[in-house]
Amino acid sequence: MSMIRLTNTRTRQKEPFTPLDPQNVRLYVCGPTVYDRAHLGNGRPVVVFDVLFRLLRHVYGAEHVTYVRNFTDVDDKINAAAQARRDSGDPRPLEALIRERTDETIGWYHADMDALGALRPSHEPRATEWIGAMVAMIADLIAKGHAYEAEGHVLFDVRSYADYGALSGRSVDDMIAGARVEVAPYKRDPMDFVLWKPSSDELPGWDSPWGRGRPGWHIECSAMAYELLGESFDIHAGGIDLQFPHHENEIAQSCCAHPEGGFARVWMHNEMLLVEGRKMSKSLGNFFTVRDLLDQGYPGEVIRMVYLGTHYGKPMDWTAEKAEQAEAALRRWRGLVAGIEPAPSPAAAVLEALSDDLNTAGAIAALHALAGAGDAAGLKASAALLGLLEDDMGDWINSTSEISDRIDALLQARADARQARDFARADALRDGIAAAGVVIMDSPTGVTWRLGPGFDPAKLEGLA
Ligand SMILES: Nc1ncnc2c1ncn2[C@@H]1O[C@H](COP(=O)(O)OP(=O)(O)OP(=O)(O)O)[C@@H](O)[C@H]1O
Ligand SMILES: [Zn+2]
Repeated sequence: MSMIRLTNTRTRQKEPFTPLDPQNVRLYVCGPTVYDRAHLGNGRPVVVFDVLFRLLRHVYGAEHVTYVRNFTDVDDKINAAAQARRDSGDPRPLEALIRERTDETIGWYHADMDALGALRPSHEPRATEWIGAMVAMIADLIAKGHAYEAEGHVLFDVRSYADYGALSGRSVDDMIAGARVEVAPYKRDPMDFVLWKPSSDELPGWDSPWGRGRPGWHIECSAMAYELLGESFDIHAGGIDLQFPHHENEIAQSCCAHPEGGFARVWMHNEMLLVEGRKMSKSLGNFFTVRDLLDQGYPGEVIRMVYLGTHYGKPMDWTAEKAEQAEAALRRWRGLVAGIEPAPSPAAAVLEALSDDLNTAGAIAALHALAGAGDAAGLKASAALLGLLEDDMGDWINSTSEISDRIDALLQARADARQARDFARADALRDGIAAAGVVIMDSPTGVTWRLGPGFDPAKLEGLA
């Protein structure tokens, strides 16, 4: 059995991975705040840790891995989105608008991440369904002297936890200097963070010993991880942007509430997807959604392969060129494996690459080598570890070839019209094809074309 080695953010080292209980290997990944469509950056941890999930299932057995990824469905940004809806004239109560918004967003998230070939986690807890567990954990933290109530808020007392900052390797004082901390009169220390805050009558709220209110974001993950995975588990993962303060705060809460546990053994962080050198993010407004790309005609499998072409620990960007290369490789591979039964096990080179800190780029290189050697059965079995060449992900090959047949036929009709000196018809066809977003390239040797970024297959209908 190949030994998995993972880079642990906590120790900043690549370490052999030994599960606490090989019968139940446990993974927690911070999930989305559900107020809007996932952007391409948000898809990166989903695909990266989906490969980790697949690898763990392969090594320990599918029924011996538990993967939890939460939905944060109580949050100020969600409230703001619902409030904006109401301000624009929707007469329904805020509560109904919030529920509609979170349900709808979860539906989109599932559809988009399914399209990227990500397996559904074992559990996808919604924060609002675990409020009781959060209240219990907060009460326990107060009882143990790690949290205090002030003006309807409950705050975590960071000075009560000596290891605060260990994950990022920074002291509390360094963090205060570097962070934008919210100063509030009721805080004992500017770094103290909110576990519970009061809600106005209109906002979502739950009864608690500290009055009607709602949980802070960090306690959600600590409480759900404890309920579903226990006081200690194997791997906790998420984007590097969550390392501080979110993960630092999760550790403080969980380790103080359950000092006998120790919370997550291994911390893994994916680097960011960038746009012109800056993190793709909603707040910077420099994002496009996974759905935008799918709608432009990029198959989910192609997007997935672009993500996996870069190691998760390195920043990456999205380029049309990467997508073209991924599509070309997938087309070749799919041609090769069509009708072929997968080999009984994946190739050693692919398994080794993935076991070496999820070296997905190395694994893809190994897939190219298998394809080059004509080992179709080995290619199919090995690609499955990366979630590629799966049978239910291959429809795009046919649908795209239907589209290319259609474009070829239209271009032929244009050539015929020219031949017949019917230039009006020839020009109308050319304009119609171009208006659908197809880039036509006339050259002395003939006509070639490619799909432009705004390609809309529906606009090809009715041209003839
Ligand atoms: N540009 C990015 N590249 C890679 N991962 C990202 C990027 N932006 C967010 N993530 C990850 O997406 C997951 C969902 O995060 P979350 O819902 O908090 O995002 P968000 O707050 O909507 O995003 P943003 O950072 O754009 O405001 C987290 O694991 C986060 O680390
Ligand atoms: Zn979290």
